[in-house]
Amino acid sequence: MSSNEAEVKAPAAQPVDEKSSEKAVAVTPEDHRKTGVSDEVVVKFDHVTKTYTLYKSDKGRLLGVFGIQRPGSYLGTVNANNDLSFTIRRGEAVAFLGRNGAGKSTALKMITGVVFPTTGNVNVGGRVSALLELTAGFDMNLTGRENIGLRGQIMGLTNEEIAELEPKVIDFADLGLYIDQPMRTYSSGMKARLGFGFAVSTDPEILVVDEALSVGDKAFQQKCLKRIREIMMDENVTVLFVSHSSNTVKEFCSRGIVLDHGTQVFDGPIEEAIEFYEKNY
Ligand SMILES: Nc1ncnc2c1ncn2[C@@H]1O[C@H](COP(=O)(O)OP(=O)(O)OP(=O)(O)O)[C@@H](O)[C@H]1O
Repeated sequence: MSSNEAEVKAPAAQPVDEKSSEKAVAVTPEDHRKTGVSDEVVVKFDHVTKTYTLYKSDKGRLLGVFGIQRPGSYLGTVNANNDLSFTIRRGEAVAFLGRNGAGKSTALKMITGVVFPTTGNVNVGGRVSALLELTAGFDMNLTGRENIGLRGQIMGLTNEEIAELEPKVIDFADLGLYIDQPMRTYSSGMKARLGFGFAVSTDPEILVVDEALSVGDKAFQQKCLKRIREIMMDENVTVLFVSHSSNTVKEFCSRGIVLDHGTQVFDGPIEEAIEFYEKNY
């Protein structure tokens, strides 16, 4: 099914199905789903295809960047996203579903601007905060505190805005004295805590979450989920979510887009999307 403008409105909250709702989750799905959706389109994919070229070796890949194809080094191409067209409105919470390699992360990376379409257009209106590659963009030789300033500058924040942001990130990341140590001395969990703290403290307009919930230890995961729920309560925030857990997806999202080998095969209310996915994959 292709994207249908009439179908993207968030459906009314559904009664909880006793069998399918997990007992382990302390809250019902309805608690965090968004119902208020504006008409303003914040993400638009217009016939977007992302093609990757596969090479036998890094050397072949490097030469390929310069348009030189060495005999035998070119293996073929893969369409990570294939002719995707959909719109997402301000305030929607949309889950991307699909098997490993279906193209979910590629679509989200195009929204965050780290990957560009091979053909087609991606338009994004709003400040994007991504819980994708949490540690990307940090300079390991700088301290955590210095990295907050650096990222703030890259985002185009003023000195006052950075000064306001810094204590929020530090408080969330909870790194103690390590906040003033070079990041190369951090454990991977500590780096991720700083990345997560930064992403959720910048008042995102579009929050992109890709399985990042597995960051850190259990207590920190709970803290992350709590913060994501708080952000989601703001009806102006749009949330794009990738998770392999139907229950998490149901808790947070009202709409689901199912991808299969880069192609969009379903777009509609989350229960129907999950049912379609579970029946067909
Ligand atoms: N940089 C790259 N170079 C080559 N192929 C890539 C690259 N990035 C992704 N791909 C390929 O594109 C396809 C889609 O990958 P993507 O990571 O978007 O899938 P996914 O649905 O997020 O998968 P998962 O659930 O495993 O995270 C896969 O076949 C993957 O191997």
